[in-house]
Amino acid sequence: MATLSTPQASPSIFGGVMIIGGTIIGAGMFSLPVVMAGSWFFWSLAALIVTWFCMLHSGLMILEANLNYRVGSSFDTVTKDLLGKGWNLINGLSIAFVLYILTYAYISASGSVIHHTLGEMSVDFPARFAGLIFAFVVAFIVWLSTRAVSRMTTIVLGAKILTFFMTFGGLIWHIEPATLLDSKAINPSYLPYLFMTLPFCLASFGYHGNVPSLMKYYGKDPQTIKRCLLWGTLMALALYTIWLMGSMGNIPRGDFIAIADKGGNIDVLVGALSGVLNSRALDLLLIVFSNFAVASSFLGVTLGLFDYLADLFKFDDSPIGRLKTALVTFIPPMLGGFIWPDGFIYAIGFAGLAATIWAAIVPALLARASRKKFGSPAYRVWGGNKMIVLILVFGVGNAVIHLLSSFNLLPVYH
Ligand SMILES: N[C@@H](Cc1ccccc1)C(=O)O
Repeated sequence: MATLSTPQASPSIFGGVMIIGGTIIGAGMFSLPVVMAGSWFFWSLAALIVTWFCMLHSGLMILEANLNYRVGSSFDTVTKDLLGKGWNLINGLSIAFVLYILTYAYISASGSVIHHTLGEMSVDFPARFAGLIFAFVVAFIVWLSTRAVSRMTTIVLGAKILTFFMTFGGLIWHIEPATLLDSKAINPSYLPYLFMTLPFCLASFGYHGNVPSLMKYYGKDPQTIKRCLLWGTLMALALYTIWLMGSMGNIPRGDFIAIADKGGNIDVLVGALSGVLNSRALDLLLIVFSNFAVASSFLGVTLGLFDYLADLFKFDDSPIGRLKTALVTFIPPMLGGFIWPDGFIYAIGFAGLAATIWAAIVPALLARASRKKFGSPAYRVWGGNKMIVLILVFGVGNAVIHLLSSFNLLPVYH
């Protein structure tokens, strides 16, 4: 009834949920089963749930701070005002780094996925050019408008979810409980391998560049945006859980060692899964699914980068202004993708480390500063100081873990 009497103030939450869900569920998930082989299913699930909780709340903290500023202001404006120039520089560098390197990663991933797909149809198309053409299409959509991105993301994400369930619906029936529970192992140890999975979980739950984009889309409507974040992140958590069951319930724990040794790339994992599937149709579905998975985060991430750069360089929203922003957004990663088409996994790893700064640490500091300065009148994340401390510990912990594992100081399953 309420919907009948309220004037249609802002677009429905559906588009926003799709922007968030589409950004989160992306290429990052292809790294999860590989890096989680050591800690295996239950511990990994626990890591995913903890990460989901922290990343949802850090996103809400960005919203809390952002609401005190004009619609269209992004991290640059908010961080500079609340935390000062030094933090703003660190934050800006880490955002630009993550979004650029992800855009590069997606160009390289889409290039290889398209190359692989066309290869299945006996067409030999160089991955470099496939990535380049794909990037042009995405650039055009992002240039058009946020609404265009949301529409496209809805279609792509719809296709992704459909092919996901068709593929993993098939996989789920194949799940061997003995494989999923690793019940043949004698005295297995899982816990030591838990920590190194956390930065990958963090990267896979990243979407935070899109919170200011949502405020641009909905206006200052904290309740609607909050629901978009909640449902978008929950959708990701559900899909990741099924994805872990589908992959770990079919590929035995020991087999992941060989997959990791081959670089753990999308193609290798998809290849290993098609090996157990033994079905041409499921094999194709898996390939189609990986195309859509890459495409939807590509759209979401570049929208975040686009809005961030527009705010940073003060480019306006006219077609020419948007063209300038599009050039700054796409030219550097396109060049990277053209020169080094194969850096996908490497790039995702670095994205995880840098993302903890602006997706966890800085949001917690922003919320604290915003409460001090404005009292956060429009909206305040629950949990008070305890929640802020929790997110800080989570963020700093992730950075420490990533550094330790880069120096080979954490146990690796092999
Ligand atoms: N979550 C995205 C990666 C990402 C990280 C940080 C911000 C935005 C997106 C993926 O899985 O591909």
